[in-house]
Amino acid sequence: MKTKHYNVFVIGSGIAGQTVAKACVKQKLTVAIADNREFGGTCANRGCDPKKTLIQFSAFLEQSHRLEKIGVSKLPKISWKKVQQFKTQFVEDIPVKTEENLKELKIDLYHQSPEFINENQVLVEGKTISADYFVIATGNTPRILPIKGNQYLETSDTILNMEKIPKSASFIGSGYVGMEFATMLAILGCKVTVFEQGDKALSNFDQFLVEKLIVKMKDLGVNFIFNSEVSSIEKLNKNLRIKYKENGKKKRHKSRKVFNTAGRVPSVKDLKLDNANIKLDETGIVVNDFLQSTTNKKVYACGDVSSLSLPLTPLSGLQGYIVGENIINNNKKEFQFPVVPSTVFTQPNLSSIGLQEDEAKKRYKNILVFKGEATDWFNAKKSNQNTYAYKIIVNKRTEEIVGAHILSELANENINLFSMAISNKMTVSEFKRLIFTYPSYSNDLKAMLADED
Ligand SMILES: Cc1cc2nc3c(=O)[nH]c(=O)nc-3n(C[C@H](O)[C@H](O)[C@H](O)COP(=O)(O)OP(=O)(O)OC[C@H]3O[C@@H](n4cnc5c(N)ncnc54)[C@H](O)[C@@H]3O)c2cc1C
Ligand SMILES: NC(=O)c1ccc[n+]([C@@H]2O[C@H](COP(=O)([O-])OP(=O)(O)OC[C@H]3O[C@@H](n4cnc5c(N)ncnc54)[C@H](O)[C@@H]3O)[C@@H](O)[C@H]2O)c1
Repeated sequence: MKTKHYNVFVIGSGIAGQTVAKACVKQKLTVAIADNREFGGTCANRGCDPKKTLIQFSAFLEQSHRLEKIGVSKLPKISWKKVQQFKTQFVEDIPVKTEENLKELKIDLYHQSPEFINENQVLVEGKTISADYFVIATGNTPRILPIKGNQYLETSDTILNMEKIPKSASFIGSGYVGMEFATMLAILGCKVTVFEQGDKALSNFDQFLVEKLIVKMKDLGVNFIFNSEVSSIEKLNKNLRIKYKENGKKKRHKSRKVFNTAGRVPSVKDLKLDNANIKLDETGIVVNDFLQSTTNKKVYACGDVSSLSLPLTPLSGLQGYIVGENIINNNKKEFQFPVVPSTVFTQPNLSSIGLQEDEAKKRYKNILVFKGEATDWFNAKKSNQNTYAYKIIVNKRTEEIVGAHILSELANENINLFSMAISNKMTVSEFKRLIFTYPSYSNDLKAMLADED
């Protein structure tokens, strides 16, 4: 059997894996990357980018609906076929361009899942490969729901490539993926039902804002069934039948499609981690602060698959950078969680950064909470928007802003100003001294800090 040696062997070609590989090859190390799907990872091929491309059309339609009442005389029609063609145009180039770029850098590519055969070697494409370091950057994959008929469940991959909008669809799970696509499909005319096992959606987000988002989504036609336990999916003629219990009561529901949006788990199934003594738990590959496996020092893990991850693209990129530095400089950089903003791309957007109110209460002796609705402010009124709210958390003693949560059309952009403010430990008065353009949603951020709740 053929054998080969690399300084660094990376598994996974998403942002985390590519960042490590590029940093190492720049330092003249020999590097290879293996991926068992199209090169380029989740975000670019089947996550953030194609999603945002599609969602801009439902967002435009929702905005047109609002403006219809105040001046738009004819609602635009969305040609879903064309929208898909437009998205495909640039998404389909990603794997080819990624491979070309990596090959130009002299990184060897493998197109299969490697499996560890011992602590120092993997088997891939019939070759035994040894390396000074292995980097696992395989991301997450949808959790398999252990229910009867789970073969009929589809994932976000299908939604992103759907040729037409189904008449009806159900989502199991009301996290990021479920809420974003439920909103998109409802606006595009699909009858949407969301099943959630818990009693709230987006449980990691501020519930004062989530409740307002739910009201808006209900207005857009989304039906929520909380405290529900889906037990089986059956295939009917055109529909799928969902059997579920709601608060213990047996019920049924029919829809054309059922999407599994019940969360994502570390993608490690094919790697045979046990053979290399790599510890895994439900949060991912267990790593120390250098993002190195706690049980096999030749192995690093970064991005969604690492136990220290928060599955978001910017954080995966940062972890890839840190692993690259640690391989090159022999563990000099510890990973510390930065303040990470995130957005749920519903209509409007729900964005969050820093501490939640309950976290801040635990951390500081006294806090100030600036919270309210901004539906009677100019920005909401001019666009006939009935959903606009915020909650900003401040450490009372120092006046520093420590958390910001916004539900607004431009929350995904505005939250980045709070990212700068929190990272730089800005106080309320320092933030309010900044001059922003008028009229703008950014300028509203200062008004949000006017009255304490
Ligand atoms: C629908 C959707 C929308 C999202 N939207 C956003 C968003 O708007 N903003 C945001 O910040 N984040 C978003 N995310 C999350 C974001 O995509 C991830 O956090 C990010 O892609 C993680 O990067 P990564 O490099 O760690 O892993 P990935 O990008 O997942 O890359 C892992 C790579 O490893 C490969 N792989 C897996 N198993 C194996 C194996 N056994 N052998 C070889 N290769 C393997 C995969 O094929 C993949 O190419 C979204 C995710 C989804 C699913
Ligand atoms: N805009 C973004 O930044 C973005 C978008 C998509 C995904 N992501 C990332 O991907 C990760 C995964 O997102 P996700 O939405 O798949 O998962 P999630 O963990 O955010 O949400 C899963 C939801 O499904 C529910 N659930 C689990 N099992 C269930 C069951 N059997 N029946 C009913 N409900 C069930 C959970 O209670 C939870 O509310 C996120 O944590 C996020 O970091 C980010």
